[in-house]
Amino acid sequence: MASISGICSSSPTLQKFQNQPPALTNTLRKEHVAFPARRVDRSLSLTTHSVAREVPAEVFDGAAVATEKKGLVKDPHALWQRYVDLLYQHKELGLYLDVSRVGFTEEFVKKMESRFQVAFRTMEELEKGAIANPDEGRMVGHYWLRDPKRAPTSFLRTQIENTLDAVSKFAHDVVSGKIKPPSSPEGRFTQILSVGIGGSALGPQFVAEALAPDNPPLKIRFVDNTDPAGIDHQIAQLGPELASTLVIVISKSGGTPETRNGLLEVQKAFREAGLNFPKQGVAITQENSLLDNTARIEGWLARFPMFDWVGGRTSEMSAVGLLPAALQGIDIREMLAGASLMDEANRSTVLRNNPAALLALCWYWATDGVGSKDMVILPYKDSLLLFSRYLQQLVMESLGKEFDLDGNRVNQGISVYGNKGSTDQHAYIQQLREGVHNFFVTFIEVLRDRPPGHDWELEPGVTCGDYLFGMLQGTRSALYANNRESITVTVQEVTPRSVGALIALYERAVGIYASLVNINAYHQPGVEAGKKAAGEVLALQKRVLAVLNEASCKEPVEPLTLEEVAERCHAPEDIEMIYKIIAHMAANDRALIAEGSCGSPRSIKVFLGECNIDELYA
Ligand SMILES: O=P(O)(O)OC[C@H]1O[C@H](O)[C@H](O)[C@@H](O)[C@@H]1O
Repeated sequence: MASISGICSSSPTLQKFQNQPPALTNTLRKEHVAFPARRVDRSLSLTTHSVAREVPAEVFDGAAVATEKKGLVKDPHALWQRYVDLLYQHKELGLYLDVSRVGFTEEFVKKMESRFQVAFRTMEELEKGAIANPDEGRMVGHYWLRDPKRAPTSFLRTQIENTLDAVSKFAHDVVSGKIKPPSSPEGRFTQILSVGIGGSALGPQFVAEALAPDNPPLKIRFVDNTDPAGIDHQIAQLGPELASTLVIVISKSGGTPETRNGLLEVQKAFREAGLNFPKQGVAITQENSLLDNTARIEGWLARFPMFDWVGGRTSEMSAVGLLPAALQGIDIREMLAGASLMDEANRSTVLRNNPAALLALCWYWATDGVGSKDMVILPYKDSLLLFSRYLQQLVMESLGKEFDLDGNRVNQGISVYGNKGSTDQHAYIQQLREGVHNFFVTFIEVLRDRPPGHDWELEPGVTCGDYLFGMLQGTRSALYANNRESITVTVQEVTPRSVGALIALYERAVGIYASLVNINAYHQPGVEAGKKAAGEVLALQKRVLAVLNEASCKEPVEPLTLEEVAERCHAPEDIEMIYKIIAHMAANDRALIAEGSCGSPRSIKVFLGECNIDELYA
């Protein structure tokens, strides 16, 4: 068995805890012990041979690597050895990755080695500017955002650097009051209203929840849907502070319907409050998009570019995430630094030294490379509450694809859900512990419970944080005892640097995993289909309204049956959708159900209220 070299065992403190995992030892000693970031000569070792070997130009058959699942290691001593042997530690970030509770075998790792080498080379080409998103003919450049010199051209490098400088300067000028709203009692901006959806919301939401200080210079809230009641709620909560609200409208495409609706609703609220929206509006979008042109023509306060080589779900390190974060007083340079350090670690072509590759290895093993199990994300830290929701888009929109790169129908993906611990132990962890075994867990552990000097023992020798720690460890052990596998990602505390590193870790793991299963992680064809279908429903609604309006303008008013409406819309096959459209309109007082025709949908007769065709198409 390997010896653990590098941990000095002279200090009595250490000897007492000789067998403690390095993380605990480091914490106990309150200093970084020279724990070997890389170990050599291990018995249970992941494949460590160099990349010098020419990687076979393998054509993937897309099938999972056939590996029978042996029983999990249960002997405590063997498990401890597995833990130590497999523990990945990024000393500078203080980030550890424990994959010992995932049962992959050395045989499996050896089988996967050549695929990983191809994945590493694919990622290297991607970072050099290859068209890594072939379906849309685009480069994939989110890694360049935190290391601009890696961008393939000086033009792109300059764009990245200039945008970062512009974001930093604008945020500084707003927070300092140099840029202020035209008419607000506070004399400065105090609120941010972010209007965006998907990747134009989830990253900023996750980071705000994780990193915003208790009293940020500007407090952020989100309109991330086309729910009128939700929009009304946000505007009502702003109240008179609408006058000191900076509205940031985020849309890479500049044409997403939900975002456009949110903008129109917010602009209506500004008009009704007698406020001048353009003086409080900021747009973050691709240059010359509909949104960009609107903001330019209307003279909005500021516009920041999004780039076609940054996907929505990987845009947190672009102006999309950096501007809202900076306005909340979050150190965006530290976020970028954490991501950059993690990126560098993930460029290793030695699997066991590459944390993103280790994650991808675990995902492939646990889900047989076909998504056979769900990924449960369990941060034991309130501030990381939205990490699972952020990863839902990053993982599922990247991996959830019908076809692979060779055109085979694979229906790939890994489902993601989660919330936070220990809260979820009082919700669904009962099923995880004993129920259907259709998942693997990723614990996110944060070692620092409270800032130094703020801890408090609620009973002798025990703090609240000890309970949280104990609940995590207890749940991890209880799941493993029942053969439920888990990964643990440990950070010292939640900081801009560790959050940046976590984002980078998962962005890269998704990219590597996509290579392993031979799919394009960077497009989202299914979303376009959904947008198209929604458009068809709205088009049908307009036809229904026209038919009802015409019938309602007759004297006497002529209530129509559903069949008559469908016939007059020339859409008899859409009668059910027509019924649903009418039911929704009636619930909102925009259509009237004739007396006595309630009950079965077959019986209703409907006509319009007091409205004419001009209002319909105003
Ligand atoms: O930023 P936008 O262009 O408005 O797009 C917002 C979202 O729209 C779609 O749902 C895409 O699939 C997402 O990846 C994107 O984040």
